[in-house]
Amino acid sequence: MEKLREEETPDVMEAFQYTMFCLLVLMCFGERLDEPAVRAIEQAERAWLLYISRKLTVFFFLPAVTKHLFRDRLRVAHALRMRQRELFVPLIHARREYKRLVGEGQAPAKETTFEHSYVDTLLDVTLPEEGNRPLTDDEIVALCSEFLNAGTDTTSTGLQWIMAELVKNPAVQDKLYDEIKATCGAGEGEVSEEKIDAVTMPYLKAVILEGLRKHPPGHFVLPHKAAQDMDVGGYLIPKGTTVNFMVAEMGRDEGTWDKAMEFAPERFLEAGEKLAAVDLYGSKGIKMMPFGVGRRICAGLSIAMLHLEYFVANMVKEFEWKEVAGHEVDFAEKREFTTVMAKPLRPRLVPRN
Ligand code: HEM
Repeated sequence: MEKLREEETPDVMEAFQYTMFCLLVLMCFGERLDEPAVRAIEQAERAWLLYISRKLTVFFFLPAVTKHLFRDRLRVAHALRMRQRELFVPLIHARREYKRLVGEGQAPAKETTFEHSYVDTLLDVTLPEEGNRPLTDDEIVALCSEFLNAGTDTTSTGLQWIMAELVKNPAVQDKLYDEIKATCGAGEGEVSEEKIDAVTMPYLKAVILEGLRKHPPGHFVLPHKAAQDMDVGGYLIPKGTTVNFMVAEMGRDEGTWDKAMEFAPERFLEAGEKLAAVDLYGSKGIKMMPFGVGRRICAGLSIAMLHLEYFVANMVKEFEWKEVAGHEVDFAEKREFTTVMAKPLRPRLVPRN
């Protein structure tokens, strides 16, 4: 929040990405690291993600041949993985030691160390089909990397689109602020995660759902493969075929959604105030699927929804988000790891207190 206050028209996406990354590093390793340490991990992750998404797809084709033709690419990928290893393994070892001390009842109380972490759960995993062996450090490094990458750009992209819609639709923003004020008060102090869990803010949830419907951060899910021959609507999908889903098209389908390109959170409310039953898991029917559905659904769905609610509630409570001449909101899209705003959001933030 302090960073956002400093500039006249801040580049909010940069702030969202860094904040989300800090939060995920803390959740992952259970340690609140200083800025240089977080930045080093961020750089290593970005370099890895960019390289594998741009240079390693070639190995999907004839791997027996391409692994020789493009062996330099494998060498670079290996070096990038080694850099992650160098940064993550000391944190994983520190966590192993912390867990040992907790087990013996002598863990030191440190303000920067958190009680639970993702690494803790990985250290507890055993593989029954491989003689109950634990995960190796390399496997834990790969899973931590997946955790950090899967949660950062997705959530910060979602946040940017939602805040852009609130800038463009001041009446929606006012209504949301009224709900936050009525349930959490307008005074100083944050809307805590506990508060979000405890109070009912249907309009806040409706705003988040509407943002994810109209602007899903991923326009496709990860590639899936048919495990057996399937008949879908009269079409045969042969076993082994790679399948994907048009996530953005589904959320914008005029046949399913009335005035689909309008930002209208009310569509998720019943009788104008209660949240309508929304099935994000797709167990009763699929009208939108920003997190995928079924067996490979996003592993972070609940935490992502909580983070979005927490950040939107606090940012609207703290500031009025306004459009600025010369930095008009532009909903043009650009494909990166997620689908981001081609022209990043640069609003004026007017403190409410
Ligand atoms: C608004 C935020 C997010 C969106 C829109 C989102 C969306 C998705 C989507 C579409 C998939 C692919 C599902 C499929 O292939 O069927 C996915 C997978 C995944 N997500 Fe998320 N995600 C978000 C946040 C997070 C967060 C915060 C985490 C972790 C803390 C996370 C962890 C994962 C993981 C580990 C997978 C891979 C699951 C697997 O392959 O089995 N995601 N996510």
